[in-house]
Amino acid sequence: MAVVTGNPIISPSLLTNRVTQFGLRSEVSGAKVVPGRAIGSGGKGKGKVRVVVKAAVQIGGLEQLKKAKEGLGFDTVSEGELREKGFLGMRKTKLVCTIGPACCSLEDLEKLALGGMNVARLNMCHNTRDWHLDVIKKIKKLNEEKGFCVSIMIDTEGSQIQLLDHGAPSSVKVEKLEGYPPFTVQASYDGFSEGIEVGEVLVIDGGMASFEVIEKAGNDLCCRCTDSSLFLPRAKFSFWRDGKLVARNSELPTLSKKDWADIEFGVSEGVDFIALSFVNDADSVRQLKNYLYMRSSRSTRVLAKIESLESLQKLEEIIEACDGIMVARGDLGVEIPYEQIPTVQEEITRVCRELNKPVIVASQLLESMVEYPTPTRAEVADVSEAVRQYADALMLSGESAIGPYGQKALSVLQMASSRMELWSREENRQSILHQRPLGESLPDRIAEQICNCAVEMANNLGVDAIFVYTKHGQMATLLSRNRPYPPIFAFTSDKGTRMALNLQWGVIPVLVDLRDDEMEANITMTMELIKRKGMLKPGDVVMVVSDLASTHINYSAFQSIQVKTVV
Ligand SMILES: Nc1ncnc2c1ncn2[C@@H]1O[C@H](COP(=O)(O)OP(=O)(O)O)[C@@H](O)[C@H]1O
Ligand SMILES: C=C(OP(=O)(O)O)C(=O)O
Ligand SMILES: [K+]
Ligand SMILES: [Mg+2]
Repeated sequence: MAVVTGNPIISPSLLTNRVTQFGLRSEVSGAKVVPGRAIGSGGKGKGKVRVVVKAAVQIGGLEQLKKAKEGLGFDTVSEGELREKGFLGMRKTKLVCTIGPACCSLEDLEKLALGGMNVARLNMCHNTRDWHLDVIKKIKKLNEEKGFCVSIMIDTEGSQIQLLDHGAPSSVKVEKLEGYPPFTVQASYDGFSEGIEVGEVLVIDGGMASFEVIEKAGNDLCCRCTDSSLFLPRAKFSFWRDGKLVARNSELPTLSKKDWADIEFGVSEGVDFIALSFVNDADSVRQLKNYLYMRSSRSTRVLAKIESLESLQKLEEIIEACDGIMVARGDLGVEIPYEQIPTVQEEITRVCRELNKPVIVASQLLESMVEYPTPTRAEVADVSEAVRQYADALMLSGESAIGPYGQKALSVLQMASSRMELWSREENRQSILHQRPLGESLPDRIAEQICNCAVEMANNLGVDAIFVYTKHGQMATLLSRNRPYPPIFAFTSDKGTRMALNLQWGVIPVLVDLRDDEMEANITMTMELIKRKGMLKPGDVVMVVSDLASTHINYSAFQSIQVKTVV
């Protein structure tokens, strides 16, 4: 029986002007009160809001422990990391790997999972659906049979993709030479030159090579190379006039017919995330979310990829409409001058944190490792900068998909993230995290305040871990938003919530049978289970935050903070 004690903590910010009563409650049925306190607040209950200071309790509920499946849904990688590095040594930044020919075997996928891959990305621009299905099945097999917790993301091709294919198997050198026979390349759709005039500039892959349009015949353009360099297979391109980007063909829908077919495929295979390419406004995000809501029982999360000028102009509305953001620096660097990427990335990351949405920094993080076994210093600095900005996740593209050093690249992300996270903690950079109030309803504002206060308490008290008990993950994201020093163990009985929290900074999602009306018993049961696994030891201090209902306090929902010392 875990006898727990707590410390008296009252946070005035919890006292809202609608508090009708304030009192010390000691009776929690089925439990004996021991000195100690917790902060709680009434939820939606009887229309009243009460801030209740409730003593931490010696809790019954052990019968639930016997019933609880011994297999607490702790993934093997997090468990190993905790045993090896301790609570504070656990990595916070999540890692996404694009799966391609170089890593699609079962053993390669297992190595990436062991190396810390949290999310596997399937880019529907490439390969066949059968190929992607095979990868999905392998990842599910690894999760089920080996205890991993790798979420699956499909990334749509998008209808505005502008690809030039010269047909050669690898990159082609282009020169500013006169008098050579023209060299023809195919564009990925007929209307690629709509609105383009002679004299405009065609830029390949954000500046890899540039051409001047010297003649237009129907849809075809004849261009002269003005800046020689490399022309990659399936290169992306953009047009510029007087130094300004010529807007893309916005008549095309964000979601093409192929995209809808890929989405249908993803939903039927139960993927956890759908990353929407070339989002230009919130409408396409809402359209997809509505479709998913009607179509799928599981809550597949929609990520919006910021990779066009229009999306930057509508950034906040897009962030508010989606479940997360990917800073897709590859195409973004084609759409805006690439020297603007660092500040744009920082701003997107900042707004995402403020609006409590996870953000992935993607593309070219370790591009040289597509060919070389070690990164450049500049690339390590780029990774560290994204971590310093408190991005939730980092993503490998060609580095894992086609490069021979995918596992090495993943370990570089892992090491650079852990180092920068430690530095940020030592520099107390957490203090820079300005929190714009988000919640509108009182219960939401209480949940937000509780999480803000809980993180401040956790950091000030130096607790070892934060345990949060959550149904849909909201409290876990609100805690993560504050970027706490200790890890956040998010206990949930909802599989979709668990897989979605894999993208949330500092959150270790744990699947466990929770009972809606037995908050205290849930706490006992999980702490006992983790203690039995040897991952909690006497003297460890755990902060417990919950938004589960509790009938003891005859509220439909009870949000509380408790600080418990394991004995
Ligand atoms: N599923 C796949 N099958 C084959 N090749 C892939 C796959 N995913 C990615 N690749 C390769 O890896 C490269 C980098 O991946 P990514 O950045 O996701 O694609 P893109 O280049 O279209 O932006 C792609 O250009 C492609 O050559
Ligand atoms: C991640 C990106 O999208 P994709 O790889 O699908 O082009 C990007 O453009 O950076
Ligand atoms: K894509
Ligand atoms: Mg892109």
